[in-house]
Amino acid sequence: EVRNFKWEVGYFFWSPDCIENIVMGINGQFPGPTIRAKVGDTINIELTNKLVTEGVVIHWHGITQSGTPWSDGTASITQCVINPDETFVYSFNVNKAGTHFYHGHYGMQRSAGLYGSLIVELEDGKKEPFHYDGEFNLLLSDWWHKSIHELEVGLSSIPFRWVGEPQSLLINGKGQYNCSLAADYSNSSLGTCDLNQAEWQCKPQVLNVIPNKTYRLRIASATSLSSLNLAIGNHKMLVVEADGNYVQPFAVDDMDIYSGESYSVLITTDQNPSMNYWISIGVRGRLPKTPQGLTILNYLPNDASQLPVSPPPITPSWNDFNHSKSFSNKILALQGSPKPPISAARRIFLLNTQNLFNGYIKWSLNNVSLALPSTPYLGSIKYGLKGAYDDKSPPENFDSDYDIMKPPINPNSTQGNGVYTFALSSTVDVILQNANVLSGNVSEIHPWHLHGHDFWVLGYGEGKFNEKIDVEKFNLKNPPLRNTAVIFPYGWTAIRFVADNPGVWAFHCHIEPHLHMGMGVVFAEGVEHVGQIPNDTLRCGLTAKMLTTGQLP
Ligand SMILES: O=C1O[C@H]([C@@H](O)CO)C(O)=C1O
Repeated sequence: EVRNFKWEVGYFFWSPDCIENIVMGINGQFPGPTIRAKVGDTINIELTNKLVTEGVVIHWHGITQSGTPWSDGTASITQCVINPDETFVYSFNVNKAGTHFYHGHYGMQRSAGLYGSLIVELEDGKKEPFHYDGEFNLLLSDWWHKSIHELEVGLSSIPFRWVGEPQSLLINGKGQYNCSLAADYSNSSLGTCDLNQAEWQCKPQVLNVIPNKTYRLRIASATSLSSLNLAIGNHKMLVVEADGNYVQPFAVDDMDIYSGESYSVLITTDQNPSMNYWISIGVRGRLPKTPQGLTILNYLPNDASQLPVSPPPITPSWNDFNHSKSFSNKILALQGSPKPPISAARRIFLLNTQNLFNGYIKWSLNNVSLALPSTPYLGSIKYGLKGAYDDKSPPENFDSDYDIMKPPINPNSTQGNGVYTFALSSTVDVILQNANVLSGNVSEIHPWHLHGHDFWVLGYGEGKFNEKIDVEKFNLKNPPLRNTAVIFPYGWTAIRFVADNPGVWAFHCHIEPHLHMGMGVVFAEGVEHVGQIPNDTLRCGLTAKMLTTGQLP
């Protein structure tokens, strides 16, 4: 089936957390419309940019864009931005079922609210390996009251001004800043939100359920910064899907969700049916200054405005990393899932450090902070345009003496826009190595997201990766397939993927301010096999020149 959409991206007034602000949304909706499709469908989105003074692109997170790498929606990597009043058609196939989302991938436009859900269902007649009676979709995000322009200028200033913690957490675009659903249980001075009030934009979306049924919750995190923990009062969750891949089902009381990840969980409504229950999200991994995001699991026929009789679930302490690791280590592929090749042709190491470049705070990989070029790589590589980017390959390793437990001895880094090029269909390992930040004794969480592929997560470890010992411990039996994997403080994460998707693909920290500060790399494979790139993606930089002179190499 072909599904056609006509979208306009624009700014408009909206109150995501009951405080009026401007949001970036689609067709006047925030979050943007949910796309529901079936495996095998073609999606065409005719996107018109109604932002008066900004370009825009949209990335389809979790979709591999096999055969359509120019539709990946990454500014400077796969396409020129869509200018104000221009229209671009994203056209791609969805070839795998799963819970996905889409979001802006230019500057900090995701933080401005440019995101929505993208759900791919199985083909008609095919069955999931689990049963459920109904489903809900929870798209999680975090929200700042400052404009993205102010946030961005802060990151690019001397002295540096960090974005700080968000004002609110949003569930399906709704949060409450000036009232609390759980006011009765907190010592803040906020009043209780009135769920009986007429339509308001920040009114929590209540989940109406029937007792003694099983529901699938599709959960995805589009947060700009926050790692989240989700829990449902009195209910266990059975995790069955991660990033569009089936996992060995396991039950938990609460789950961590990092930016860029998605999950499906099953819940059974087998609790006291005269009550309603909390659904809560809270901040993990950074000292939280943001109240929990809340909504209600409403057992019908109870009134939706009947609040639970006990306090919301307590989010595990922000720095209880053992709790987070224990959750991550439970995620294993469902039996029968594709297994990784038993060895890799190439293994690259990426040391994640916070550095200085000309006095500006940046994030670097092997001491190189990503500065995107003005000509998108897909066109410049395919057409061999010299001078469009550094054609020297970036470093694949870092100094073996580097002390990851301490601030960098030499904090200065370089900027670059080089590309790691992989032989088509070769197997690649990436070892993401975490380290201490610029000053103080801190190491942060970074969820790394790969475009164009799923990868196997072969393992997580503490301290510095030791090739002799740690490779032996890789899980080659049932590693989960994902498109996003977290690195824990002072630890490493090993991933493996097959570079079988001709194109140019971003691999980056999904924390938006971190990517903006250079925390990403670019992978290319088989670009010579990429089909005819639509001219509309090439109308900037050196490829624009190429189009106007008509000198197609
Ligand atoms: O990139 C970051 O910068 C700040 C801090 O390290 C410097 O102010 C922070 O918490 C980040 O995640």
